[in-house]
Amino acid sequence: MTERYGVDSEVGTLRTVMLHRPGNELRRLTPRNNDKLLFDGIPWVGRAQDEHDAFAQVLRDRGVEVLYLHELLIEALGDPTARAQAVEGAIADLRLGDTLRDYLAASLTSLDPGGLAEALMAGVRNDEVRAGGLVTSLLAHEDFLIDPLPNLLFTRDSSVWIRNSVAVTSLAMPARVRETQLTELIYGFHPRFAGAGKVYDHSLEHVEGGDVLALGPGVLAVGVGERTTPAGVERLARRVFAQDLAHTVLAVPIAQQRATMHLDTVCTMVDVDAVLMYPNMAEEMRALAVTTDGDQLHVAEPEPFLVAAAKALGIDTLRRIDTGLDPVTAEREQWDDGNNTLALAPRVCIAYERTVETNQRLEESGVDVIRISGSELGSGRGGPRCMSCPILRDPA
Ligand SMILES: NC(=O)NCCC[C@H](N)C(=O)O
Repeated sequence: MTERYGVDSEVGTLRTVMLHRPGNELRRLTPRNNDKLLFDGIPWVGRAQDEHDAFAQVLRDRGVEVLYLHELLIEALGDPTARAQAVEGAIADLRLGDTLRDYLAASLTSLDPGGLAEALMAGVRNDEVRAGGLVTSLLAHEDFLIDPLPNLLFTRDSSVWIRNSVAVTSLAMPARVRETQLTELIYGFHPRFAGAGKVYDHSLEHVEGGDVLALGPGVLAVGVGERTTPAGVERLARRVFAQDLAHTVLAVPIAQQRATMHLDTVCTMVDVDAVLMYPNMAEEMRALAVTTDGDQLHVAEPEPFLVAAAKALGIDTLRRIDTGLDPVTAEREQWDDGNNTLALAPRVCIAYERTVETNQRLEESGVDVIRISGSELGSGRGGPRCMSCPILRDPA
């Protein structure tokens, strides 16, 4: 049977990817809630959709199968058990109280899969229901009963494939926690994924997909910072070792701040033996190699990231593509996701057009850069890698 999922590297030819075309959940962003919802501005939604469609087209033009999260979700919700699980997850919030919860349970249950998916993604506002009762009277009109999920756009974070097992992640920020209820439904109920292994779930210690890099077969690098916690990387290591999905997990501490929220904001692979790294951090990046004897975890002393990674990969050198940018340009382009490239194959990647200098240096190093525009998409602080969840890549 032809494989339908499986990823063992960052750069093997990309065959299938899951994206999320931004929808009504972005229309919920206002100047009062955008910080809490982790957007740096209020995107022009129509233009963001155009930019996203162009991104998807670039992928299709390269022969990549593009799956959309919302379509997979609707198909998964064809299963009555999935619908019941979806409703239960959406109404668990303690803000609701019993009357409102019962009302929402009944109204969500009456929706068809498309309507239910829309409510789960775009959320439900207090003034959109006629629930009656104390809680609804006391809440403001514009309060959300079910929060919108504008960060669904960043499909990288809410699930990650490690070989032929999928890790539904455990998201750290309150605004994103419910996203994994949706990825859990997709991987639990969509027939396409029926035989897939499961290696992680949302109830475990925090791990976000943007922190997980498959450096090569059997070697993961996991950023530990604002999102993935030390306990998260330990748990993930135990899980991948138990399923024999990796032999080494490199724990990579990164600064706990928004600019470097995930490892993939500062470091992405562009070839089997080359990484693009944010120059202002490249020198000091360290890694602790975690291995196992089948029973205990072994944690090595911290080493420079590139040294630890090359050792784990069994190669002489992992090349750092040196963008040679001055620190201010580097900082500006890192903020605009210049280091967040998506590899389509070795030495071919997608990047935002606005990170002009980083792209130029990548090309000078022999990497083909396919530029996409992201003036609106970028307001959520994520680039091409963040906006894509590879489901099938050719073996590296
Ligand atoms: N892997 C990534 O870096 N994803 C970008 C996530 C952006 C989103 N607004 C967030 O703050 O979580």
